[in-house]
Amino acid sequence: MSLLETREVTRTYGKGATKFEALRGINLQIDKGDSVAIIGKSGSGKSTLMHILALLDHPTTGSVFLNNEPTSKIKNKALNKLRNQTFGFVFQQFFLNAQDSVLENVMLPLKIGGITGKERRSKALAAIKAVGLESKAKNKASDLSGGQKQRVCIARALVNNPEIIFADEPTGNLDSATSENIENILFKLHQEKNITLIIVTHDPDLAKKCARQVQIKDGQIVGGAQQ
Ligand SMILES: Nc1ncnc2c1ncn2[C@@H]1O[C@H](COP(=O)(O)OP(=O)(O)OP(=O)(O)O)[C@@H](O)[C@H]1O
Repeated sequence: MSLLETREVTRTYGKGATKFEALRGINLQIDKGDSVAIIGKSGSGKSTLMHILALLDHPTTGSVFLNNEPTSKIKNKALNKLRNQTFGFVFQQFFLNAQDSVLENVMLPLKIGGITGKERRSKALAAIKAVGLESKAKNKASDLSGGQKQRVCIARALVNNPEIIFADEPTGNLDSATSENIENILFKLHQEKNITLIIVTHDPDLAKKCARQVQIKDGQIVGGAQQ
């Protein structure tokens, strides 16, 4: 069954002389439990597509469906709640609160979701354990290595038991051994928890680990739209 679907999605940036069509008629269906790599050259529209799929941005024209329901009419507050409960995000730049502890960083989505006290702590600790960082739970995020920071991001993405993890160049800043470790964690979660993975990457080895490779060229899908 379709989990996430775009129909004839376009995204145009700017106006007049600076107008730019970053996406031009994207039709894509992603099913529950899929692992999808979004690949293509720099500037082809990968991040734009991912932001639209993650409901962080709206298409200029066309529609996005989540569980076969159109997402265009969802109000901002409900959209924030839906993102918080359904999606996890892992970005190349980490976006951790450097001065806060690992535990505090991982608890944040739960705090936003209104989960309090012992439940918040125990869920966060379970996610930290899932990425093998339990010995660092009390450390400041700034005191970790790059690979450890990315593991904190994965724990944070995981803590709400999301249906989908969106990862934008999750291993972009990491050396190859550390990348391998991060990839293994992501794909283990995908397999064990049936979490759908949508990964934007330049890395052909990472893309190959996904069941599907959706290739974008100049804002259009040129391969992998069908399963
Ligand atoms: N806010 C914006 N305003 C104007 N143009 C934009 C904006 N964001 C992206 N673009 C343009 O849209 C195109 C697609 O950008 P996007 O970030 O989706 O590409 P990408 O494939 O993810 O690239 P990269 O691999 O370099 O991250 C690019 O030509 C970019 O310059």
